[in-house]
Amino acid sequence: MLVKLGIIGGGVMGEALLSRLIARAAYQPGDILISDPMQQRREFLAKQYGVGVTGDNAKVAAATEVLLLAIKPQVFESVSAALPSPGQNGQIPVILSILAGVPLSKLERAFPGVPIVRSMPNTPATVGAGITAIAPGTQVQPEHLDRAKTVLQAVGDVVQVPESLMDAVTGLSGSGPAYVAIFIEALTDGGVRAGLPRPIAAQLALQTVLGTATLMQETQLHPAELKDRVTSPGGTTIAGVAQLEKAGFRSACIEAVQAATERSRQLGS
Ligand SMILES: NC(=O)C1=CN([C@@H]2O[C@H](COP(=O)(O)OP(=O)(O)OC[C@H]3O[C@@H](n4cnc5c(N)ncnc54)[C@H](OP(=O)(O)O)[C@@H]3O)[C@@H](O)[C@H]2O)C=CC1
Ligand SMILES: O=C(O)[C@@H]1CCC=N1
Repeated sequence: MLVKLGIIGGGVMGEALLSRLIARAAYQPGDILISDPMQQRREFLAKQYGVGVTGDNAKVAAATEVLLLAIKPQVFESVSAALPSPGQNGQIPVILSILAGVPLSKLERAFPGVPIVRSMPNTPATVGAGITAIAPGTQVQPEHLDRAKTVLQAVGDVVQVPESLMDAVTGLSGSGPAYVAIFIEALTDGGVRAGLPRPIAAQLALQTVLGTATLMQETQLHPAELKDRVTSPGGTTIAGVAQLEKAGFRSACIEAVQAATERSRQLGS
């Protein structure tokens, strides 16, 4: 089997990217080989997406176009040490790492001479609404970057940043979907506390977040300007905003991004 796209690690993100790439026909299922240690997981991925599956990472490393690393940072050293040189018949893939924290220097030590793009996508990639930051390594030529971008643009927007900012990206947009999910859950609980039936509260909370994000994206309104437009003098919103400020909502968000950024740094060291 000639593998164009190889994916090592068939977990949450491996599947998120895989599913969208197939839905967008960026790759045919027959061009993709994905490895995972769990047989049950492999069987699921093969049945669901029609891709090739294996328990042998070395077979995946033979990919000719893109080798996506979607394993946990904690197993990177053992996985990479056991891999052969990527590619086959002189065709070397670009390695696309989505590992939190793992720096290009470490990736390049593990795969000498191979073009490597460090990236940080997020779970909305599953529905094509992701945002990914990328930082190219020293061996990356424009055609390698194009190949990596082709994969990532199939799942959402792509921005390029200096590698020194990748941990901050991880703390914000990589981890961010969890913060937003907690916010939506908390808004729903607030609605329930105020007497709304849970399904209605959940619908109101979700659409409020989605609608506000869409409004801000389409109008390019500054967040403060939008907040001011909602906040009538002596009205309901300022009563709620005052409570958020008292509870340290902004500070909690800032500290969350900072803590996740620091954890990303730790994972790579
Ligand atoms: N989840 C997210 O929102 C995001 C995650 N990331 C990054 O993506 C990577 C994967 O994260 P995520 O998908 O959440 O994690 P998961 O644990 O869901 O996926 C990792 C997968 O790799 C498998 N695996 C473990 N050991 C090996 C091995 N030796 N060879 C091949 N596969 C192996 C795991 O199997 P098993 O479970 O059986 O151990 C699991 O299926 C991480 O590096 C993370 O930093 C980046 C952006 C967002
Ligand atoms: O929690 C994590 O470590 C991964 C990286 C970004 C999102 N999830």
